[in-house]
Amino acid sequence: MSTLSFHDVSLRYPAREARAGRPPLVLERINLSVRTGEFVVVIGRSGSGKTSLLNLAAGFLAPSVGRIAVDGATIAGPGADRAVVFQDDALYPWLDARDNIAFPLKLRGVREKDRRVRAEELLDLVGLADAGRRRISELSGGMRQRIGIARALASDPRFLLLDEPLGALDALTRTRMQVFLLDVWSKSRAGALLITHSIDEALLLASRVIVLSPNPGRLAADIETGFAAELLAGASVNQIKASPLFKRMHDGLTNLIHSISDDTEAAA
Ligand SMILES: Nc1ncnc2c1ncn2[C@@H]1O[C@H](COP(=O)(O)OP(=O)(O)OP(=O)(O)O)[C@@H](O)[C@H]1O
Repeated sequence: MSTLSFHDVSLRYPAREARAGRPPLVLERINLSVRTGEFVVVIGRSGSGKTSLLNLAAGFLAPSVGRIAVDGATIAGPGADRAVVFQDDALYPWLDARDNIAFPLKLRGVREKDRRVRAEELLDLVGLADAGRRRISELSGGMRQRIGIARALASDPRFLLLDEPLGALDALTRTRMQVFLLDVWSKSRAGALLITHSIDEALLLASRVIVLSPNPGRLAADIETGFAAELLAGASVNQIKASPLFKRMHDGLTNLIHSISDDTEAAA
């Protein structure tokens, strides 16, 4: 088992201009860990620092205070142990679907034949076994996101970092992709850290839901949920959403997110 952990992490972005004064604190004293086999979803109001948190975990940003570690070793930047999937699929349009998936393996010097075999396996896993030779422009948004997720899995990362990966999809495709994502993740045995604006999505996918309060971003709640396990066991999204417990937790999270005021509002 591996653990990705935040230890007392605070973040201020550097001031753009020397005379602009001290920039605001974006995240304050975040202590959080994600274990392999766990699906952690971060939710919070716009501007509460969700994407900043994910970019710290990816190593795209460095904390101003504190440290981020994998199995106790402080991360110094991005690494193959943490793969990122963005809302915009960020695929390479000049490569076909299979070569997009194989690309991270090429960077790591994996032999052509082995890359092809692994890419075919992943195409199969994401239900696109016949689409390997198709150009990215010929694929639907949902298919492109499947390819993006397959590409992230290509190097067997210990952690999948997902920044609103389903945010650009229409409602029906999004629901289908939530079930798909959960299924693919459960087979990967990676740890997942997913950012979303959708309370439904958080409750359906998470083993734990983290709520961030805004200005500065702090951990306001860390809630264990079991709906994802029900989905994986074969329950339908509609059945789960119709359950009284789901509705209660949905209402509770909605109220919590609306009730936490930020320091700026409190001072106004
Ligand atoms: N590169 C940057 N430089 C300076 N400030 C930034 C930068 N990126 C984000 N911020 C600020 O940090 C705060 C948190 O932004 P972030 O994008 O992490 O929040 P978020 O919760 O993901 O928002 P949203 O839900 O709207 O995507 C905001 O006040 C934002 O203006």
